[in-house]
Amino acid sequence: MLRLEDLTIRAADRLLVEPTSLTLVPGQVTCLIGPSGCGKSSVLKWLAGVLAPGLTAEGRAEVERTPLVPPSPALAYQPQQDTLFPWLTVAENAALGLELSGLSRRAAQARVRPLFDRFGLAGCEDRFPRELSGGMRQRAAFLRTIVLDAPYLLLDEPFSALDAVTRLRLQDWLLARLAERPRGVLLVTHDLYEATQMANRILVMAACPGRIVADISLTTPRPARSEAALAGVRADLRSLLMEETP
Ligand SMILES: Nc1ncnc2c1ncn2[C@@H]1O[C@H](COP(=O)(O)OP(=O)(O)OP(=O)(O)O)[C@@H](O)[C@H]1O
Repeated sequence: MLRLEDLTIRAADRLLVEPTSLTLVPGQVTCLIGPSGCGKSSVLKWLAGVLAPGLTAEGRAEVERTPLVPPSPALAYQPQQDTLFPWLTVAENAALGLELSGLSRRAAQARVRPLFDRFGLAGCEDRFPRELSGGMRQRAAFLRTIVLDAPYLLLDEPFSALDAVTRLRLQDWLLARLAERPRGVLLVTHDLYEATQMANRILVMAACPGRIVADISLTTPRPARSEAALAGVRADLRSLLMEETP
């Protein structure tokens, strides 16, 4: 289990995020939703050890009861921007995290290349990021994150630039991978459909200062999550977000 306790984030004298706590459980998807600027990305960045310069934070985090010292191999982080290196090919970008974790270049390539088809990137292996669309770059960044062996995934709007069909396919693909190998996922999204389809738990943040105002568990098994079954939860989330968005 990953446990975050009392994370507070400030910019100079301004309180951005009030003491915030959450837990991630292997095999479960926790979605973080809330208005723009409430601090969702900053929470992930702090866990990943890349909080923006100019921000300060206090808090505690532990993974399997051991203090988390970011950057930690227990976490794979996909930032909101795709952050692919323009001078590397897509396959080199996708394999970068594996190489940094100690795999040889050849072994890392052997791990990522068979997945290109699944990610709708077949034929793009040796192209450069500038030759891809925004959605393709986002898929490459997702691939780079998901191939890591980290038991916890921090995903900041990983599907936001994708067309509807690709988004559904990758959501399904992620859930299938989690079923095979349980990992704890913290997923930031603005998409209520995505949150209610994917999540075991939805944390709703409010802004000014950022804080968690609702913690909703979804117990309906995913295959039974029909439009009708989820309509009530989505309506509640919509009203909460309307109330909490300045
Ligand atoms: N380097 C910085 N210096 C000062 N304030 C910052 C800095 N980076 C972010 N902020 C502020 O921190 C707050 C939280 O930003 P953050 O990006 O974490 O929000 P968010 O909820 O992820 O937003 P979005 O949904 O738009 O991505 C915002 O008010 C933002 O203006």
